[in-house]
Amino acid sequence: MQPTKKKKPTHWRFLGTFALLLLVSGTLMWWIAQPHLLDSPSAGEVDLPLRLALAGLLLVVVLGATVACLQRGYTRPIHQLVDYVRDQREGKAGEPPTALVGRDDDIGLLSHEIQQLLDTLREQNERLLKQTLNDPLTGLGNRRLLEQRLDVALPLSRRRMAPLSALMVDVDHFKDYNDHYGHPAGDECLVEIANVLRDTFRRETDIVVRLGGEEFLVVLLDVDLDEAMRLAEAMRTMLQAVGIPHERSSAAPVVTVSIGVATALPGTPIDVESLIACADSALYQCKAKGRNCSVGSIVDRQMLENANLPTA
Ligand SMILES: Nc1nc2c(ncn2[C@@H]2O[C@H](COP(=O)(O)OP(=O)(O)OP(=O)(O)O)[C@@H](O)[C@H]2O)c(=O)[nH]1
Repeated sequence: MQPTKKKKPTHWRFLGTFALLLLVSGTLMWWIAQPHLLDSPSAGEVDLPLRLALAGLLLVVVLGATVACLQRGYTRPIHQLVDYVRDQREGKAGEPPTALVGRDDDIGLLSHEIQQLLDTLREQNERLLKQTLNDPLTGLGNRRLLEQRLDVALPLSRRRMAPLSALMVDVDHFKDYNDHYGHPAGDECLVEIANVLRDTFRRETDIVVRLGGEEFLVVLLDVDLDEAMRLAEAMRTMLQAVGIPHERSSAAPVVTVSIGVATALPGTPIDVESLIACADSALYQCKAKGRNCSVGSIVDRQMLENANLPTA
């Protein structure tokens, strides 16, 4: 945050202007009240109403000028500031009027402070939002992010009549890994797996999240079963190449994953729960086959019914 600049207090400027106006008007009124204004020596007494009228007129002019100054110098900028703050509250983009921020008085100071406050709030909001949508250990998205993104992606995919694939990735014998190498090493292992997932699924539309524990879910839009299986195998191979030792695994001497793949064909009515359940049931088959493999399945109405899930 930038250091706050020292500004000239506005009230001094206002008091200065007001004092000057008073001085000028006082001098003029005193001058009007002098008899020399009029031709005859007794005119001062005769034309008292004229002098009073002139003095009144002058007073009105001075008051009018004061009100105009106040309006121009204070009321209008404050309204501009209120409009700016309201726009920000309603989520409209925009900077405070430059004429306000550039002022070297209290109004400028207030505009600057409001701008700083809004910037700080924006940063804090972004940080909080990130925290609620991300898994703190791996930095991947969490289930809430998955739901948020699928809320948009599923209807879009259905409208475009495009396939959609989900990959449930589960670490093999992870309990044994934790027991043998310790929980902190287990955490590091999960971070490494998250990195491999990030490296494999790089498209902007790929959704990669940690569902919890040692389970990750990847959703690929516009990807059919063949392509999803190819990517699942690529991820599995890449992880084995990283070569994190796992002495207690019966699947391989290194950490491995099992991947259940479920692909919804264009037009299949599917929601988040069904997608997860179908990928999970394919994962179950991987585990039954001895782990460290991928199993793919097409999600159809029959499968949704078998999984006891709504078909529409
Ligand atoms: N280090 C670490 N371990 C975790 C975390 N979340 C869950 N776990 C552990 O992950 C393990 C999961 O064990 P299981 O569900 O039995 O699965 P598994 O041992 O991998 O067995 P299979 O999946 O059948 O191969 C448990 O020991 C959990 O304590 C985490 O954030 N960090």
